[in-house]
Amino acid sequence: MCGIVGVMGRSPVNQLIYDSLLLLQHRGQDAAGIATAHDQFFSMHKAHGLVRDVFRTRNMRALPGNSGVGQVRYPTAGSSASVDEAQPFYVNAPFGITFVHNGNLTNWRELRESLFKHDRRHINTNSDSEVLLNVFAHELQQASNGVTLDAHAVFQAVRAVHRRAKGAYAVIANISNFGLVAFRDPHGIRPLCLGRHDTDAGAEWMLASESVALTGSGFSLVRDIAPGEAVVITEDGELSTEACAEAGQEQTPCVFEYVYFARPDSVMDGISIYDARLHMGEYLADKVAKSLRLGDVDVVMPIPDSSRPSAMQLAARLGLNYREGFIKNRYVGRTFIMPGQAVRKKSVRQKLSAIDMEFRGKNVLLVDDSIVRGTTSREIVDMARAAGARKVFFASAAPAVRFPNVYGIDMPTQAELIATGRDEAQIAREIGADGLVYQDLDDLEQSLRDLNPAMRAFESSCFNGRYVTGDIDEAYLERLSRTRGLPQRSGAMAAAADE
Ligand SMILES: O=P(O)(O)OC[C@H]1O[C@H](OP(=O)(O)OP(=O)(O)O)[C@H](O)[C@@H]1O
Ligand SMILES: NC(=O)CC[C@H](N)C(=O)O
Ligand SMILES: [Mg+2]
Repeated sequence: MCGIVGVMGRSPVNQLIYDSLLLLQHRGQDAAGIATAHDQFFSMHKAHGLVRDVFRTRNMRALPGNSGVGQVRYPTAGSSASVDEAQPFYVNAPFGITFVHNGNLTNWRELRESLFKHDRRHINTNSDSEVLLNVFAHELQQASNGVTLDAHAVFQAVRAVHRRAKGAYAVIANISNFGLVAFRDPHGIRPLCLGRHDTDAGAEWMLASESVALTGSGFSLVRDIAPGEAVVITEDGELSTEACAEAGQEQTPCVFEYVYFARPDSVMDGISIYDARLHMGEYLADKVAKSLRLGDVDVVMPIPDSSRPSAMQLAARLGLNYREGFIKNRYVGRTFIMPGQAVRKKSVRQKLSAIDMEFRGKNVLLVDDSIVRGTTSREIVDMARAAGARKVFFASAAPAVRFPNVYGIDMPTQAELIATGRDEAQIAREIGADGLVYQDLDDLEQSLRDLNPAMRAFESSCFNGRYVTGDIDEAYLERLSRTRGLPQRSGAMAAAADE
């Protein structure tokens, strides 16, 4: 679930891209990179680590130019160890392209083979993003005959990418001496939005995974890029767009963006993430009222950070006390997107600590946005008891995660999910809770439809096992589990946690 950004500005954009990557840091903590364009050249810097660690003053000075792209990475293909898989990626032909991608291709192995056999293109990493860049580059070469490049040729190339690539992709590319290109997969699984800032010299444009990157950088949100749509912004600021996907593909944005990934101050596909989480809390409150004896609950507590709005609203709806009993260490990142179980487990303890007086002698209802591997909930219930809680109930604003994700969330095996092979009572025992309540999937999706009725369906495969791209079967999942299910331990976060 990486974060991507692209800017076509009227003055140097290096600081602007850095600032927007900071606003997208919650989407990827493993690596960061920026590539800018100036005259005939691209300049690029990428490395492992958080944005603030990757870019020093000397790196920023070496990124001149009025347009560029940037990315923060959360690896879902290849490994977090390889800095060559950090983004942006670059190809020299045709024209020279730098490229950032959020999502995951499900047919990248087949594409890689066909790129080599038929298109004579060598892929030098295990990154699906490098494969996608080369498919785009090849199709652009075909569409432009390698000579004339215009928006029409770009749209033709994106149409061909949609035909060849399967899976989830939101992409921003910068083509040398031409401009920015952005597109979103035909189902719109991964998010992408467009912003504008007017200057005396003319309009500046920014594309980003989340609206907070735009609004936090002084741009106003114009709109979301539609599923299958492509956008071209030339170097003189002229914008053209075209719907490039074949008709009949249903829009299904990833439901997990609303549950966990996106920042609450973003608006995604017409739905405020904050409002969505409040609303999830209301539906969850109704389920809690049916499942637990409310008289048994003294206090409701969020598990910082992501569950706060849901917990707050749940407490208000049920007329229960809301208290913040866990304090978060602001210098520890998000644990779920760290690479490797050992580092995730250790980080929960480093990240959260309990205020004893809020727990002593009380029955507490802990609310989290989701339970995936159970890393957080196992530790947290334990900490609540150690702090003196009498009974510990647990409610999750998302249903049980029971299936692997193949579209850009790194949960490739069922074996790692706490819900695998367990019913709710068994999961409650496993995390040590006296009672456990999960949101129903219908209610979760309805809570989003209530806020934007145009959003009829969602990509909810990790909850229901339905994969919208139609190419995922048992054999695929079995291979994924074999190839990506191995423990991964590397990258800056792992190193930091070992210190
Ligand atoms: O069951 P698990 O495998 O532990 O995954 C779920 C937990 O991970 C996430 O928190 P995270 O610490 O990543 O981020 P947050 O601070 O945004 O809540 C999420 O909010 C849950 O708390
Ligand atoms: N989560 C993502 O968007 C990851 C992008 C790409 N699949 C990678 O692994 O680098
Ligand atoms: Mg959390």
